[in-house]
Amino acid sequence: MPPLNLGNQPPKTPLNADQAWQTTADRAAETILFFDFDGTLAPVADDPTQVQAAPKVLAAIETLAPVVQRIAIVSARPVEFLREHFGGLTGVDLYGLYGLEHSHSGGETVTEPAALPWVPTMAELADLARAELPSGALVEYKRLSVALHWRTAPQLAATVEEWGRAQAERLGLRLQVGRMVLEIKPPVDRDKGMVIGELVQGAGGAWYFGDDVSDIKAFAALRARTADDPDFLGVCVAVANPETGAEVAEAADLTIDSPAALGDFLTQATHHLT
Ligand SMILES: O=P(O)(O)OC[C@H]1O[C@H](O[C@H]2O[C@H](CO)[C@@H](O)[C@H](O)[C@H]2O)[C@H](O)[C@@H](O)[C@@H]1O
Repeated sequence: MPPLNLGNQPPKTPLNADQAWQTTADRAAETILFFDFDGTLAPVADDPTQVQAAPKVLAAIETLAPVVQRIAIVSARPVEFLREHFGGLTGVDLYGLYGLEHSHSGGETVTEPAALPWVPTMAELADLARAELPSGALVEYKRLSVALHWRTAPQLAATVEEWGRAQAERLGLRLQVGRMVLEIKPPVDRDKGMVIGELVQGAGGAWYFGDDVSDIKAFAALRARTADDPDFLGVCVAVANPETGAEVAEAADLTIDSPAALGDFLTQATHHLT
């Protein structure tokens, strides 16, 4: 394998992406491509219901899916939401709600059993948030989590965070911060790092593309797999943004400018891999 100088190994040198794709091409059938959704495959929008994958992204994923071992979308969104965007693509696995739900290649949605007793608590929490938070805050109910957004009312950040933290403490729930959002989740051990750590066990390589702090756990899972097996090729790619971009880029091997630029990058990858 060519020396790629991956990760935060000092001295950190820029990753040669063409070289990494070429190495991937030699082991494509053993390679997994993981993608976060919001801010990575889809540009951020004020209204979370109105997002769409960036141009070229879906076509590139459709081309790559039969070539690699697996493509997986690993997101904080529910699987049913992801299905609306990727359901037409065969060979794409969906991991929703940080892995509390999954669906393999168009199959039924499977929910982590330990999370199910928390559905009523989450529904009540969403109702309470709508009743108590100022109207500028956006409450997104996702069956097994509640996301509290302040993108369109940044002046409410502290109020919303304080309210969310107090409710999580009162109800014994967990928190995940994100881009102008605080997510409240059941106390179940499941995150993007755990999902990736399990899926890469039998793989020869994996790429993970993400933009938010929850994606750093996924990067760490690839680092851990590489530490166990130096022949494993793990590539961590950040997608730039003004909120979490610096922290995520610091943990990544390379940074791509935007979801639109990722569409171009993946299209380039299809030329290496097909
Ligand atoms: O794991 P992801 O797929 O990246 O999901 C993380 C959060 O994404 C969504 O919120 C973010 O995107 C919204 C739409 O562009 C934007 O309005 C918001 O400010 C961002 O935080 C989603 O709505 C959340 O539920 C996810 O937790």
